[in-house]
Amino acid sequence: MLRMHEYPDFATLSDALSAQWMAIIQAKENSSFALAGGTTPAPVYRQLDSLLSASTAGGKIKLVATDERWVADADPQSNEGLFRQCLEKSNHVSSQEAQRWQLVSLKTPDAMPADAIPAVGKRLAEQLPAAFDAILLGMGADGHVASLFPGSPHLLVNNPDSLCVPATNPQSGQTRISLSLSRLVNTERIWLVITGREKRLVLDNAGADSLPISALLREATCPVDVFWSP
Ligand SMILES: O=C1O[C@H](COP(=O)(O)O)[C@@H](O)[C@H](O)[C@H]1O
Repeated sequence: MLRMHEYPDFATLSDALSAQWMAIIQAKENSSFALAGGTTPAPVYRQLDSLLSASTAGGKIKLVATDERWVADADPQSNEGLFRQCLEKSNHVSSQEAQRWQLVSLKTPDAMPADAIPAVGKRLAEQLPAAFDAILLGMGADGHVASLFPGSPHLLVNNPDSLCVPATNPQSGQTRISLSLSRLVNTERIWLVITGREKRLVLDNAGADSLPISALLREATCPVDVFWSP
């Protein structure tokens, strides 16, 4: 089921979503979330960072990227680097015990993401609960979600044995690692955060399409809350 939430601007959207997110964190001793990278969600992360910094309520939070570009951590393209920057205030404490969130990394020193799949799959299985409390997803204008791109139909099969997959951005050729479709949909909530008319149209037509977003909507077993602003 798709539930549409429309906001006049992205700041209002960020306030609403981060408040909802914070309420889940405060209500639970342990919570886990998968987070999109890219250009859209940074203000939501910064707003959550402020809420987390201002409150000690809530327990341990585990975060993982929905997908990561196979670049160095310091590279501006790195999704994990983005989370570290945006959520820096809330984790800026001296003791590891006191840190509000732990990032389960999708990275290894391997040259190619394909070589990292066994180690990262093991890490995901050991360090994360079976179901996320929520995944915050973005979507490209080509209908890709995480790094599941159009043109790779084998990645759009819901295979519970696969937790992560190697991927390539068909436009730039950049190599990536992505949570698999089955790992993404094993969640209690899906928050799809998109902006602009172009992406809205892609979403409106997703039901009749064979895009990655179409596969995600088909396989989702929880409501999908769409957070949209122009
Ligand atoms: O490549 C990616 O693209 C999607 C959408 O990104 P955006 O820049 O159009 O918001 C993103 O959700 C994904 O995590 C990212 O790696």
